[in-house]
Amino acid sequence: MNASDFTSQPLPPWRRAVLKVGSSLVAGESGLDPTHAKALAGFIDAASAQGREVVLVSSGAVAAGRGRVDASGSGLVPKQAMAALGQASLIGFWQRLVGLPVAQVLLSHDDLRNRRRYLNARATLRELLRLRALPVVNENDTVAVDELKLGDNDNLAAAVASLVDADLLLIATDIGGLYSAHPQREPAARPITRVERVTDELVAMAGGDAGALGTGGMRTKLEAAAKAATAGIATALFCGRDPDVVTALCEDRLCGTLVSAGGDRLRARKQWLRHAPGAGALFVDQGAADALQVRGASLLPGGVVRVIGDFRRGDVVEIVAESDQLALGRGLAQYAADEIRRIARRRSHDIESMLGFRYGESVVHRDDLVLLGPRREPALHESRHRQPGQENDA
Ligand SMILES: Nc1ncnc2c1ncn2[C@@H]1O[C@H](COP(=O)(O)OP(=O)(O)O)[C@@H](O)[C@H]1O
Ligand SMILES: N[C@@H](CCC(=O)OP(=O)(O)O)C(=O)O
Repeated sequence: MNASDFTSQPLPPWRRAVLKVGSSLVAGESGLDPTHAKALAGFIDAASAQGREVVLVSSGAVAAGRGRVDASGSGLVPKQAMAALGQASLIGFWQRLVGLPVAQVLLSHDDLRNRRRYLNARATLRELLRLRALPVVNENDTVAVDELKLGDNDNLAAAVASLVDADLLLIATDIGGLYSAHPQREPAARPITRVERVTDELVAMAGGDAGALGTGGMRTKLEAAAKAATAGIATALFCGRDPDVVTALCEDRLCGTLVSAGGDRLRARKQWLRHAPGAGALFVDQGAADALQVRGASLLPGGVVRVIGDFRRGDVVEIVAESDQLALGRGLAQYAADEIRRIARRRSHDIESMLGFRYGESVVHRDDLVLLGPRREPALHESRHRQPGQENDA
């Protein structure tokens, strides 16, 4: 059972990818081991030289910690302690292998469920990529008990892929790809090179039990691929132990399993924005309406004339043209309602002096904005959001 079971196929075009590397590729029985990670680091450097961006999600902190102390316990708390002992070594390990400056990012699923933290994590990761650094993400195992129990850096990687708007999720593991049955137990297991849709039957077919160091097995990888597909992101599963497979990736060829994206990435995101419940409304002047509709610009505070509702940073808000009271779009608020009331009609330049901090120059960034097009709708804000005392003219 190896990568040669899988015929080579083209990788979908990508500019930004999340690469997830399992414990079995960075560690052996006695701690961290660069044997397999070297080729993966080479891939990251090659991608960066091609002008592409990679976010690395690396497991291995627990295995690295085990190599540092005489570890005996197998419960959750000892595992958390191992992760804490090993995490710094894991980061140092990657820093020695790649040419880019490495940045440690510890996340939990809870962080990504919380809208404020979601936006904060996204802004930090985007800034790291802009600085041409390599973010190395791992679960914050000290607090993320559920994930350690389920062993779920695969699902975390899918969440990160959607967080950073990646084009592709790459999952490197210790086996050639997905097989029709547990490959170590069923000699007749067949390689599956292409999955159009992750069905329940397929997930049931994939074993949940993992190798000696990994957790989650193929099941969590398929769950992750299904999540990525929902966000319009394709997933490639491949053997990170085979240097030829890793080298082929640099030439945009995959020997492994490709799970198709469910649909267009932008459309999936915009679809979500279009239907997510709105928590308030921003009324904008004609200049801002034109900037959004004609130039595809972000909404700056200067164009906001009225704020309705009591929303928080990261909530979905309607954007309504003051001139005809029709909603022209929906988007994620970069600032809370009260903050926008204070900076409305001001220049972006003044945000920091008005609020004492600044997340960015826009109140709704164009990446987080969906325009409703020519068939605009009556704004929902009046009936849904207005409560006595809540409407503030900016
Ligand atoms: N249908 C399947 N196809 C491929 N691998 C499977 C399948 N079912 C179970 N597995 C197991 O999943 C393992 C990979 O998962 P895991 O050990 O968690 O890796 P990682 O540490 O890379 O996350 C394989 O080595 C294999 O033993
Ligand atoms: N956060 C843990 C990894 C948990 C995990 O998902 O492991 P793996 O199945 O090897 O990707 C660690 O760093 O050891």
